[in-house]
Amino acid sequence: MTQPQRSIDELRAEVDAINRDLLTLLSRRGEVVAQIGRAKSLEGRPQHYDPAREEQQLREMEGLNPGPFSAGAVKAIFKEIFKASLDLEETNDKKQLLVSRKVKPDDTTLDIDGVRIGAGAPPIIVAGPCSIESEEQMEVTARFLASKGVKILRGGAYKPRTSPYGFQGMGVDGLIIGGRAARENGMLFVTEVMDTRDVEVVAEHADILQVGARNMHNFALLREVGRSRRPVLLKRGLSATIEEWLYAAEYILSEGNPEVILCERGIRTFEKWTRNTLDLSAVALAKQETHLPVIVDVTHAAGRRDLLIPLAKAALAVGADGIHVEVHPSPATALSDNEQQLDFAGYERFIGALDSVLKVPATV
Ligand SMILES: O=C(O)C(=O)C[C@]1(C(=O)O)C=C[C@@H](O)C=C1
Repeated sequence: MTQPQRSIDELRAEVDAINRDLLTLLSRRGEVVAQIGRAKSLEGRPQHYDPAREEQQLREMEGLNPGPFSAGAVKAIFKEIFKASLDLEETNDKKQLLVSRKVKPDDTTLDIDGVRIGAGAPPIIVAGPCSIESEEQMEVTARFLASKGVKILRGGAYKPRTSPYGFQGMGVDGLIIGGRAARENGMLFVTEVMDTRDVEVVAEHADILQVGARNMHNFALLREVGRSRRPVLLKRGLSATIEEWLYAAEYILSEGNPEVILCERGIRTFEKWTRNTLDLSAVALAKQETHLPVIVDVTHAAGRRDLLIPLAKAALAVGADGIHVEVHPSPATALSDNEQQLDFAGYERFIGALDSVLKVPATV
């Protein structure tokens, strides 16, 4: 018996009705998947993607497939559903990130003892030597930089060196020297902390704690600085994605410390003519996605002095809230990074070239 031929309009009406049923089922599936996503986040699972679970569902659907769609077509349809479901889980997760503008639409502008960092404030300069080497070195540098209007003095007391035989920093003595040099010149002092056991002593001497690129994935350290009362300058890891960098900041905020400054410092690429590759899109994206101040370390991004001015200009043009640059009284005899630090005359040229752009508060 042949079925009476139905008109295209009739058939389309039936397809429309099926579409509505499919959509209802898909939405229900989405609701359930969102709950799975929330449960995974609560359990602290590192990722939502679960290939084994997807595979198991695909196998079941293949076995149950009554046709007329081929096994390949059914598989492709379900893979799309898994992809959309995964997106849903991950977007829901991101929505709740404390660093996100979705949670806090307004910019965070820090006020550290009257020094403002972030949107609405003129770009900040963080400058000083790579390593703290002596009292005299820090005093001379602080005096010079303060005379040029620099408000934040940097200097490393604990150095993350590639070789264990390289100069490892002066430790607590360095902290005392750096803190004193900054205070006596009316500046703030920022220095790196590498070990959870040192957070307390570094916080005693420094106004801002730096978590360096090599420690961006040190979650215990992130949590510890998150529990401290000091603002944190968080450098992006050498090979960290923007997402990993923002999650690192989230660790700090989630421990109750809202005062985080993000610092892009260049990432590792195949390029050999620069030490790292400055990722300007990361600066623009971090400004867009988060409410936190973002600064750029041009010294490590370039690894060479001749690029500092154009890179700093570019960073400010994409909306950076400040520039981090290494300055040493005598770079040639510095105990670390002597290829890339500026001497005082070099700093004067650097800051002179940025003069006009530095006066304008970031608006991007
Ligand atoms: O079951 C899960 O773990 C889910 O997250 C749900 C789901 C799915 O849509 O079925 C989504 C993404 C995962 O890769 C695996 C499965």
